[in-house]
This record gives sequence, C-alpha cells and structure tokens, in this order.
Amino acid sequence: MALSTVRSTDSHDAAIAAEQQYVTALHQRLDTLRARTVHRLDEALSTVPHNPQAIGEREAQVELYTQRLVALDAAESGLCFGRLDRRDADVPRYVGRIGLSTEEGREEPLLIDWRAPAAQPFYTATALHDLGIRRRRHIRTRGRTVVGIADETLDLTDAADVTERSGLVGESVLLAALNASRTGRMTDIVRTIQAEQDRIIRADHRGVLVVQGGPGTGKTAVALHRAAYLLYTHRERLARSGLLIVGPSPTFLRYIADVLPSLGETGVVLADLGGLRPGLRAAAPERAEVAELKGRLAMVDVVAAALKGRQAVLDGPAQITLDGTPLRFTKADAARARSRARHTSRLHNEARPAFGAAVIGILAQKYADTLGADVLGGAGLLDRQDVAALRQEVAAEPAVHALIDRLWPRLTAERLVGELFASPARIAAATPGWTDAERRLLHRPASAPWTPADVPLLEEADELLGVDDSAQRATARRDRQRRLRHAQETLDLLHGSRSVDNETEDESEELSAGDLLDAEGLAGRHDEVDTRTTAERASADRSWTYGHVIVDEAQELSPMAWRLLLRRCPTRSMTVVGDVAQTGSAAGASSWADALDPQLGSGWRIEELTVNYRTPAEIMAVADQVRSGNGATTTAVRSTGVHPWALGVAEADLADAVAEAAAAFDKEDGTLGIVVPRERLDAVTSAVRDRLPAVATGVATDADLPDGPVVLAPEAVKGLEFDSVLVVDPAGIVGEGARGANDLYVALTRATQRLGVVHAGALPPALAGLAPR
Ligand SMILES: Nc1ncnc2c1ncn2[C@@H]1O[C@H](COP(=O)(O)OP(=O)(O)OP(=O)(O)O)[C@@H](O)[C@H]1O
Repeated sequence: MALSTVRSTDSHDAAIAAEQQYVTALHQRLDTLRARTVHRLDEALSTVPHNPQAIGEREAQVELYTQRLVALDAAESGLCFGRLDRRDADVPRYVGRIGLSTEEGREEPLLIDWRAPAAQPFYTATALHDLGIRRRRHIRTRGRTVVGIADETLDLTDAADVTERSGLVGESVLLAALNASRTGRMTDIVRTIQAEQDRIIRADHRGVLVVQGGPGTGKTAVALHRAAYLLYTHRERLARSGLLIVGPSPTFLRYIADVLPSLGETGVVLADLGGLRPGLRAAAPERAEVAELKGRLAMVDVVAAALKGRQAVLDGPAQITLDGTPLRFTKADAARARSRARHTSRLHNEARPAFGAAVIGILAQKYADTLGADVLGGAGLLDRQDVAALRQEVAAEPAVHALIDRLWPRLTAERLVGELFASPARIAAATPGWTDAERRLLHRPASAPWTPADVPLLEEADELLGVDDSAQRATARRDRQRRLRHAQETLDLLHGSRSVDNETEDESEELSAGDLLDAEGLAGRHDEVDTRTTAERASADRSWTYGHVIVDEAQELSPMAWRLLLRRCPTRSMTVVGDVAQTGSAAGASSWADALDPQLGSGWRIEELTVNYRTPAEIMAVADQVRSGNGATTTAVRSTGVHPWALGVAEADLADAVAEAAAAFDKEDGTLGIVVPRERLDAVTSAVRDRLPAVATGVATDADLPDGPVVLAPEAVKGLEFDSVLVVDPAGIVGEGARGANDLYVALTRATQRLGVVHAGALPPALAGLAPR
C-alpha cells in the first residue's frame, strides 16, 4: 500500500475546499434531520394517552426519537472522516459516523455508516486486495471545518513516487491519534480501525469468540466497536434482548463509558462482576485465596449441599397442641413430608407449598384420628367434611407454620449463602472432603459485606431456590377478577344508561362502549404497562438473558463467574477479550482452554491481535522481559526515542523520590498514573500529595479517573492507560500479588509515552536492562 499526505499546494487547497463543501452539505442534512426529530419528539411528548396501550405507544415513540436524537447528536463531531474513490464508479463514497441519504433517497447515500458493509473497504482494502478501491482519503475536521486530508493510493501503478509502508491503514492519521495526550476517558477509534481489528469487529455474532491480544492491541476498543457494530447490524433483535458488557472494575467501566455514546449507542448494560446482581453492590475487598476458593466449580456442590442441609428432618418429635389436643409430629413424619416436597422436582421455594401441604395433611390426619377415635377402638368417626374442617384449623395454627419454617424455610440466596459462611458447622456439612484450612477460608461473620466472588454463589443459590410466588399470583388473580367485575359493572351501567324508548334508527347504529369492548378488554386497559427501556429492564432482572455478552479482561474470571455469565447468555453469542499473560487474580485463567473447555468443550473460537498501539517499542522491550514466557507477542506500532528509566534510592527516601519524579512527569502533557504496591499506597500518596495537592488515589476500584495524577494499586490499573507511568517498588508488586509478575507486566504496559521505575533495594532481574537514572 502506498500513502501520501497531500501537501500544501494549490491542488491540496482545492481538495480541502471541495471536501469542505461536501462536509458542509452533510452537516446541513444532519441539521434538517435533527430538527425533524425534535419536532416529532415534541409531538409525541405532547400527546395525552388515555389507556395503557396508548401509554406504551407513546413511550415507544419517545424512546425511538430520543435514541435517534442521541445518535444524530453523537454524529456531529467528526461526522465524515473518509472517502473511497472506486475504480468502477464516478462518484466517491463518503464514510462517517452515521448513514445519511438525500431527501429523495437516491441510490448512492450521502454518507455511509462506518458499520455498513459498503464502508468496510475503508478499513480493509490494501494494495494487494484493493476491493475495487483506487484511493482512500482520510478527512480530518475540527468542528464543521475540514482541516486536513491524507490520501492512500491503493493502485500501485499510480504510486510510483510514494514509498511502500507498514501495512497500517492511514498511518499518519493513526500515529497522530496514538501520540495525542490522553484525558482519563477512552475515546472511539472509528477513524483509524485497523484491518485485523475490523475483521474481529465484524465477525459473525454466533458462538463464543475469544479475542486474545497483548497489552495495547486494542482489545477494549475492538470490543466496544464490535458492540456498536452488532447493535447496528442486529438492531431489532438486540433492541429486544439487550447487550451486556462486563469489565473488571467500576473505574474501568467509567473509563470506557463514553465510547459507545460517542458512537451513538446508549442502550447497553455495563457491569463488573460485583454489580451483576440486581439490587446488590458487592464491592468489599477479599483475600486472593478466598476469592480463588469461591471461584472454583466445586462451589456448585457446596451451595447445593448447603441447601439440602436446610431441608431438615427433626432430631426428635415436635409437639403441637390444637384446641387442647396434643399432637406429635415425628422424625418419620418430617422425612415423609420432605420426600413429598422433593418429589415435586420443584426448586426449594417453589416446593415449599407442597411441603407445607404435606405437613398440614399429616397433622390433620393425626388430629382427626385423635378426635374421631372410636371409644371402642373402631374406625374413625369423622367424615371427609369433618377432616377438611380440621385441616383448615391446622392450617391456621401459627405453631404449624413455625414448624414448616423450621423444616423447610423460605430462603433468599443472601440468607442461604450468608448463613452458610457464618457457621463452621454448616460449612463442614456442605464441604465433604475439604481440608479444615480450606473450610476456615470460607468462614466469616454474618455481618460481613458481600464481595464480587460472592455474586456467582448467590446466583447459583437463586438457581436452586426459585421463588415461591404463589401468594403474589393469588393476589394478582384476585386483582384481575376484581377489575373484571368492575369493568362488567361499568359496561352494564353504560348500556343501561341508553334510553331504549328514545332510540331512533340512527342512534341504534351508533356503537356503544359495550359493542367495542368486552369486560376483559376494558379491564386490560388498566393493566400496568412497563415503560422501561430494554437496558433498564435487563439490569434489574436477575433472570434476564442477553442477546450478546461482551467480556473484557476476561482472563480474570473464575470458573464460577464464567458459569454465571454463560447462564446470562444461553444462545452463547459472546465476545470474550483478554490476555492470559495479564491475569492477576488467583482465580483467573492461565490459558483460554483451561478457562473455557470445562464450560464449553470445543464450542469457542479464537482470534489474535498482534499490534500494540499503546506502548512505545522502548517500553515494550523492557516489559516483555517480565512477561511470563518472556517472548514478545506484540509488535509496538511506534517508537518514541524516549527510554524508560529506573531510579534506585534508600528505603527511607522512597516516597519522597516518587513524589519528586511524579512532579517532574506532571509537567509533561497528558495523564499520570503512579502504580504502587498496596502496602505502600498510603505513604506514597501522602508524599505525592505534598508536591501535587490534586493527586487522586484509588485503592478503591470504583473511583472516577481524573485528568490529573492518580496513585493506584496494581489491580486497579487493569485496562487503563496513562501518558506517563511511574511504577513504584516493582519487587513489592511481584511479591504482593497472587500472580505478581503479571501485575508488574500490566503496570509497565500502561504507558503511552513515558515510564519510570522507582525502587528501594534490588530490581527484579527482568528489569535489569532499565537505564539507571
Ligand atoms: N486502530 C486504532 N486507532 C487508534 N487508536 C487505537 C487503535 N487501536 C487501539 N488504539 C488505542 O490504543 C490504546 C490501547 O487500546 P485498548 O485499551 O483497547 O487495548 P487493550 O488491548 O484492551 O489493552 P490492555 O489489554 O493492555 O488493557 C487505546 O488508547 C486505544 O484507543
């Protein structure tokens, strides 16, 4: 492929002027569409709906026009960024953030959405496979003004005077984007998606696609653009079923949160593991070995055993007194009732009514036998009606309910799991074959807050518990009957109010409410309409199954977390991105096969990304020494000539030395991340704060990333990037983490421009090549 940047000549100015004219026309079209959408939105908002159906329709329209407006607004900045000149067509094809057609809808649209098949050559055409493209033009705009163009000539016969380049698409535009300072928020890469990334973005949505790639290869960017692509290509299906993106921490989710809206897409659910359970924010920290244990698939059996333990039999007989008559409920009675409930094959809470009925039945029979015993020892003297009456009496007795509660309690997942972990006896009963040391790891006080590793266990418990909604269903049935009765009375009243005497022939042909509606229909008008968006409903519903699930930093997930996510996506339409060389958690994966085979067998496929767009070659040369397996897996796309350095100081001077280095880095453009072993966070933060009062800190993984300097623990920098990075005490980072060498590798590869290492004591041998400072 050949690339040339059009220089400042007459023809360059003329080309810019021509493109300006075109871009101006595109913006005019965008303005027209926006004004029209605002008008329709206003109209929809000002209608007054009179029944639930009309409310639903109005909400759907408001949602539609709001979404459209969001998409049109998002397209404003950088509306058009590319142009394709085709060999067999006279008119160029323009590529941008959104599709725009003329009013008459003529054949060639004014602008092609970057996700449409017709736009694909913009990302993938090469000189060898030019896909019918003669020239690709990158158009750079500021606001609505065209400020630059860069052309790539794909027809090699036209390109005698330009040099063969690297295989990158739009190299100059790409490098400009990569060299730009970061802001603390990820941005979209729609103008410069590379061919290997495009292939993954547009890959078939079916099945589980794993995207493995070293640091900075654009996995997160690709995952997000794939989400936008899938929403565009399968809009209707995904609008109904929803799309879920799972990331490693709330901080990370905030870091990526602007990307999809900037691509005009809003209806996506973003969550980390601790936020996946509706109504719960499970964010408490936890020791790595505890999280690892809770992440093992063996916990499926533990939760099941814990539940079985709650379906108790009695140690000895229980005595219930009914109207002065003592009754004995024996161990055998309890076992009989339990066996009846288990035979319903229903989930625990759903089987509870059957258990209760069995207990009541057994007690009623005993009651009848006692009361009706023939003094001469003959058969019972009570008939069936009497027994039924006794049954009601038994069912109304609070002591009977207390007995049912004791033997087959109505359980929530929180109660089952919380009470399990709070009781060494329950843990021991549910973990046959475990060592005492392992059991101790599970034990914690009942008041302990929930951790992310608890979430899959709670969900597992829910799967076994089900809900006993018989009471709600009975109420709903009664409500509906009440509404039906009321509706019928209303119709009767309406009908009755027509004066039959005065009815003329014309009037008799007028339709009355009763002719149009029956009571059922009228009652239905008062049914509630759920006006929430798909994303809102999905994130509030534990049993929601998504149309597509994207998992970022997927190497961190435990087997139990995988189990949860696969349950949320029974169609197995998933995109899984990550890097097994960056796994930090003890529960995470060291190979994709280890993580996925047990759950999916061979039902997944893998694609690789190989080019590192973030980290300059000088830094990767050092980081690759730390990577497990040592060899480089990525090729850095650029080299900056700025070499990373190491500064060794005495232990007592470490925090101050970090503060001084931070102050020096802070004078440079862009963001600054200081990665510190957890145990040094406080000392380093307070020293840095003396020099840089605005410094933010993040032991918390839910902080918003600031534009300014930030001190973070190694696990909190996963997926993030900074223009300057200071890594403090690398040996401490290695020693502290469950997979400490991987944590150090992640920390070193966060830098887009500059890296410094400050240490006391010896450097890990892999960093011996760093230039001393
Ligand atoms: N085609 C591209 N054009 C412009 N920028 C890109 C491109 N691909 C990646 N980048 C940039 O490179 C940086 C790294 O991308 P990203 O965070 O997606 O990588 P990653 O593979 O998820 O990294 P890691 O695994 O290290 O967290 C980001 O700033 C991203 O915007």
